[in-house]
Amino acid sequence: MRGHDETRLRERIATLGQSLFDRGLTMGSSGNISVRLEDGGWLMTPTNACLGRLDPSRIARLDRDGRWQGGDKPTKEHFLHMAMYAERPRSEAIVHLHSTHSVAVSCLPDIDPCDCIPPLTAYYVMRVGRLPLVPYHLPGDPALGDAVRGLAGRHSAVLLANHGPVVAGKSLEAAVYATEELEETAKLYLLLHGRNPRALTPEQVAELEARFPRD
Ligand SMILES: O=C(O)[C@@H](O)C(=O)COP(=O)(O)O
Ligand SMILES: [Zn+2]
Repeated sequence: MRGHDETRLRERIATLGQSLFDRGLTMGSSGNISVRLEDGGWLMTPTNACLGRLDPSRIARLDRDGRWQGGDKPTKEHFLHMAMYAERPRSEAIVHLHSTHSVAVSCLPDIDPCDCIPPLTAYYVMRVGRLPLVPYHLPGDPALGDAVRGLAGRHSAVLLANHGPVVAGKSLEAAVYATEELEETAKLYLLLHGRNPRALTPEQVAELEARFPRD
């Protein structure tokens, strides 16, 4: 990617990170964001950085083999992002947050691990689709990469048990919007608990997936 495009992407990561943080979608220094570069490398948010206060020039740059090239030390989940990109060649960006309602769902004992949230709305199906649960691992555990690798080819979003969502998109904006939609649908799901909500039918879901492919 040409220099000015990379500069612009760094600024977009910082702007969207601040927007997510300011709206309470992730707290403290939780969460991380990455973007694929045209030369095969990646930009990734630094480890222990607050997404609300990112300095664009200090965002980490990794080469196509995942080696840290510059900026601050990348997120400890860099291998998790790399595993997801490896399975999703059309994905250009990945967002991981500790968004409260999504994390709450990830802690429930009785969710379907193949599909954690029912298809309550059309927009959820269009932006997120089926959401599998990844068994609990220590944050930064390289085994998380292997666990995600097995699912990411078929799913643009996964939910890490007792941790939070990881969402890929065909652009940085698409990944952010999908993460926001997941969080709102997790909130709806919890609001509707015990009320036997009517989800979309398999036919309605299939029609949406055919008309609105994600990436
Ligand atoms: O939960 C964790 O520790 C990480 O997944 C996370 O959200 C923040 O880690 P860094 O990106 O290394 O700061
Ligand atoms: Zn995390």
